[in-house]
Amino acid sequence: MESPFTYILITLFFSSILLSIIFFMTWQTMGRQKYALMFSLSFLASTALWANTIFKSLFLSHNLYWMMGCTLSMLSVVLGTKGHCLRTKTPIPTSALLSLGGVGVALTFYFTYIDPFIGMQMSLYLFVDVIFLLITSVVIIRHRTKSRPAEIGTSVMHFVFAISLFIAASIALSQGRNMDVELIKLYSIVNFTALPAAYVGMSVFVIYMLASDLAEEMKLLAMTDVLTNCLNRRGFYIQAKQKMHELQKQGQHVCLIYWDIDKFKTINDQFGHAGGDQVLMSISQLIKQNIKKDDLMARVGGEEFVILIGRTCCDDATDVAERLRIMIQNTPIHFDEQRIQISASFGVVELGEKDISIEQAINLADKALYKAKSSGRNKVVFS
Ligand SMILES: Nc1nc2c(ncn2[C@@H]2O[C@H](COP(=O)(O)OP(=O)(O)OP(=O)(O)O)[C@@H](O)[C@H]2O)c(=O)[nH]1
Repeated sequence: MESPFTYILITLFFSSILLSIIFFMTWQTMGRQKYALMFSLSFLASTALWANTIFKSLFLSHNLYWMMGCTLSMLSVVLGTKGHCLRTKTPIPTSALLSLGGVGVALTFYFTYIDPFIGMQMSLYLFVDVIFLLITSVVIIRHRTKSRPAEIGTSVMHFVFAISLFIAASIALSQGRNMDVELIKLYSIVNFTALPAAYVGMSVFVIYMLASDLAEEMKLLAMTDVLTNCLNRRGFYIQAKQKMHELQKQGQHVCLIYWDIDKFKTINDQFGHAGGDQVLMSISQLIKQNIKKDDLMARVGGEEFVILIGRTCCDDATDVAERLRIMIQNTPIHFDEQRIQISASFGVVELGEKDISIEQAINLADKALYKAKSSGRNKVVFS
């Protein structure tokens, strides 16, 4: 009859191998994101770590088994931390992570072979693991100003795993230079109860976090216009309502600018559909670069765009439209070594005072735009 700890180790071995396969498949199907591959390799190293412990009786020397376990543990946390750094674009160099892992292995080697000290040998690499887990926990939570629930959960689970390891390491360290059977018993209890639960919980949360990344990416795609990379009509309606309330709370005058490229059909006829597409791409880029980062721009039709802005007075909104009109008129678009001269017409409406909805504002601004078109184009009309 094997000890119950062996069964826990076997469960951990199979869980890790499955997690490694899941992350490998995620890497293959989710655009070969490097971080998913790092997670897969990290769990592969964990699988080897559990296998090392299960088959420890096969080692000729206990010290060799211990060094192998310590190295695999360091490798697993280095790869996992690197994966989280890549996902969050945190600039921690790989060399720094490898050096920290190397310190864990070197210290364990020293207290195993050069100056045998059981407390240090068993605990130091675990303390290094704790540092890696705490770094990961911070990296995940600091990624965004407003973290998603999956990120909060994953960060907390890394923290919980770090605490469990810290307790296990502290018990191991308190043995001192020689082995203490009572403390080893206590260490094993923590090692085989709290630790596996925290390890599995942390892994499941990482999967949840990647699934939530995918869901957010899909949501963003559904709200984005592929050609110009602006919001599409659906995205605009979703975001504009929230933005309007935010701006009104700040006491700003909320205005909507509806604009449309003049005689776009002629541009298509003259330069082909590709030329027309180039105009749409270049002009939307140009406008985006010349409005505030906080202003919300969307492509709501073929060559029709809207911008929701908040300014201190509504004259400012008309000034913005006038400035953009002049800029469009003075900026020819380059296509196939040709210059395409364009102009645009603008309708502006203020939302605040009339207490109207976004839909109503779009209708009013559209009417103002129609007036600009019918009175000769290349104009700004305030509704
Ligand atoms: N290249 C290109 N053309 C598009 C796209 N979407 C719509 N269009 C074209 O845009 C043109 C819009 O023409 P109209 O609605 O007559 O407007 P206009 O020629 O700009 O005339 P005014 O608005 O009155 O100045 C149509 O010929 C559409 O085929 C697109 O994604 N790419």
